Amino acid sequence: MIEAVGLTKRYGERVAVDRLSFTVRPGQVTGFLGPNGAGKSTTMRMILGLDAPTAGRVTVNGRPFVTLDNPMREVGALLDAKAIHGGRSAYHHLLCLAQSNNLPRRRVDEVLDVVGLTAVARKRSKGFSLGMGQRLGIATALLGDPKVLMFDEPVNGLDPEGILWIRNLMRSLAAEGRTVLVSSHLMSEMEHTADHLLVIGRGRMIADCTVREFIDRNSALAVRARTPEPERLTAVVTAAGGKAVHEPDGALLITELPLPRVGDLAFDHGIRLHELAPLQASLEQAFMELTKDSVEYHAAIPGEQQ
Ligand SMILES: Nc1ncnc2c1ncn2[C@@H]1O[C@H](COP(=O)(O)OP(=O)(O)OP(=O)(O)O)[C@@H](O)[C@H]1O
Repeated sequence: MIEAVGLTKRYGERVAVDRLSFTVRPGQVTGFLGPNGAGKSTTMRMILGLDAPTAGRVTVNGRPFVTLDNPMREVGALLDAKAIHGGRSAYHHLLCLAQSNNLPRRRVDEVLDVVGLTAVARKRSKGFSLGMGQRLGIATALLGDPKVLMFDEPVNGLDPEGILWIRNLMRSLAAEGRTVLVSSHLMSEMEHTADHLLVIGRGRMIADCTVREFIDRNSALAVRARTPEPERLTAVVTAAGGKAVHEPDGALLITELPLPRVGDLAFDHGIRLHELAPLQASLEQAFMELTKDSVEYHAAIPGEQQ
């Protein structure tokens, strides 16, 4: 369990993390989401005692990280996968860490197996691909068999197979009852990985809810209808206070009326329907909508007037 209360970090005038209070619970994957510069890495660094909060506090299993007796047995973290001595083999990197942290030697072979690096364990990590480096970083996080795990943007730069592997690993770690906090700015990724979401923008908490609640709250529900009489249905829907837009594939996208009402209107006016379906925005769309005011750098959209 990770608990933050009023957690704040200022760099001079800049407030990187602004009074964040949250609880990351065991047995589920918690997605930590926010646009670039939102304060995710700073928050994770404070959880790990690498940065001191300006105000507020954060605890891991009820204690500040720096007071934990055996940190590697309690918390595993992947912050920067490249922070590994390139001349060393994966095996030696893990062995040194195991020895200096009083962990059993057998854990080295166990974690190499979990991340699928056993075959290349004796090779120098300098020749590792990004995906292999990421796997080694995860093996390091798992070495102490900790109950709390944190991963900062673990899928960055990985191919689809690597992304799927990480997603399954996160889920299985949570299923074992561990606390799993994973940061990302890829909403679409979290949709399939996380149970719970903490969304931040400009250092502030914007949403603390389940993935389902997040989509329900932040995406306007629309109705997709297909009819041989689109003009009549448009007129009827508009008269009832709804809005209908023609989709490129010939369907109508209706907003501001619930689906049963659209069905009843069509029935009352004898308009045949070939399709009537709810349409909900993806997590990506919901996230963009929610954080549009807190994005640090807006890129100009090509072709748009400045
Ligand atoms: N050491 C520092 N000194 C000054 N400002 C900093 C420092 N570290 C972070 N910041 C600022 O704090 C804010 C939050 O940065 P942080 O790296 O935590 O965001 P993030 O959500 O992890 O973003 P990204 O997805 O780009 O990694 C940013 O505006 C950043 O410029």
